[in-house]
Amino acid sequence: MTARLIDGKAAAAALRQRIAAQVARVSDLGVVPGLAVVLVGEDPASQVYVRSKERLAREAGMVSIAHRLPPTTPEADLLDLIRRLNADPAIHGILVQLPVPKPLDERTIIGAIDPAKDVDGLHPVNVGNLSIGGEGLLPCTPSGCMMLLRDTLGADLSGLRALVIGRSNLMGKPMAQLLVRAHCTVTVAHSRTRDLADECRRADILVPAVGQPRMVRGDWIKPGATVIDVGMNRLAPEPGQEKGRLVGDVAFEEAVEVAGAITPVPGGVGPMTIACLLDNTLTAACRAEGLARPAVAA
Ligand SMILES: NC(=O)C1=CN([C@@H]2O[C@H](COP(=O)(O)OP(=O)(O)OC[C@H]3O[C@@H](n4cnc5c(N)ncnc54)[C@H](OP(=O)(O)O)[C@@H]3O)[C@@H](O)[C@H]2O)C=CC1
Ligand SMILES: Nc1nc(=O)c2c([nH]1)NC[C@@H]1CN(c3ccc(C(=O)N[C@@H](CCC(=O)O)C(=O)O)cc3)C=[N+]21
Repeated sequence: MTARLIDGKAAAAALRQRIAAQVARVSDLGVVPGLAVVLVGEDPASQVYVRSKERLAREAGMVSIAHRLPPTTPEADLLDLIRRLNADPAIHGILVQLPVPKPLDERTIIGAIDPAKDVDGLHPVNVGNLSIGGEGLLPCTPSGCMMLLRDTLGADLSGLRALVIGRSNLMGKPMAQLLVRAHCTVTVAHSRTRDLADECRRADILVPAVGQPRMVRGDWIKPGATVIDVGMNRLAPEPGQEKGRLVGDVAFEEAVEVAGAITPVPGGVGPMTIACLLDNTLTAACRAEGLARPAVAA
């Protein structure tokens, strides 16, 4: 059997198109959603992501402003920028690209963002709202994974066994929360998990978010399972190539023979992350301006 491919690139393009139509409607009412992306340092991968966030936000009709700061930026300067963005009525969403260089403290920085503008969903208020089912902003990658799961399996995921591998604040923990909210039976695995292969074999939904290239082997996967591969790992370049290949946490060629459906890397979860960021920015803009989110045909 060969798994169905879950086309995150197409799903993200469709979502961005819907968002662009809604942005056009709110713009007619005088509200142009504004996103500020803050990048501290010169990490090449982060630079690529920040550029693509900027470009896609503009393509959706938003105002997008990137703030690029040197790696040695003092924390006080970064906090000052965040305070100005919090106070700027043209900015509805603020994202500080992670990880931030040492000695900057991630928690202090995220905690300084106005929760209503925290389009990454990482501020403690939004994390708390996710946990108690309130009206916060949801983290982008987990929301994107949920959308792909529902596109694949239908709206009702009740009772399915889900395994999330990874327990980071950015991905593993919020993913587990969203799956619980969707009535799945959820297990969270991590580096101390005893028999990971065995845990995987029980999962109807498998979500590896580890950062270990091709760690999840084909024979770890329950036949017919849905695999959402969050890992983004850049391999060393082949001779004569400038850049190494991007691979996920799953040994794709093996997994595709066993799984029922699987996301590729690239072209799976990654593009959904950015589309969800734009979605959060539009949500934040509508809430800030007291507008209902315009309905558009799906
Ligand atoms: N597609 C996208 O848009 C995004 C992709 N990513 C990618 O997802 C991956 C995870 O990101 P992130 O959550 O930020 O990473 P972190 O490094 O913060 O977390 C990794 C998690 O994996 C666990 N882990 C590490 N090694 C193993 C192992 N051998 N077996 C089981 N668990 C293990 C760690 O366990 P422990 O807690 O015990 O240390 C930790 O919980 C990365 O490849 C990242 O690039 C991330 C965000 C967005
Ligand atoms: N505050 C913060 N929020 C984040 O959401 C955040 C972050 N920091 N730090 C880093 C991770 C990583 N991340 C990705 C986003 C898009 C792709 C993406 O679009 N990937 C393309 C390929 C890109 C390529 O070819 O390099 C794909 O999978 O098809 C990947 C990874 C967001 N992150």
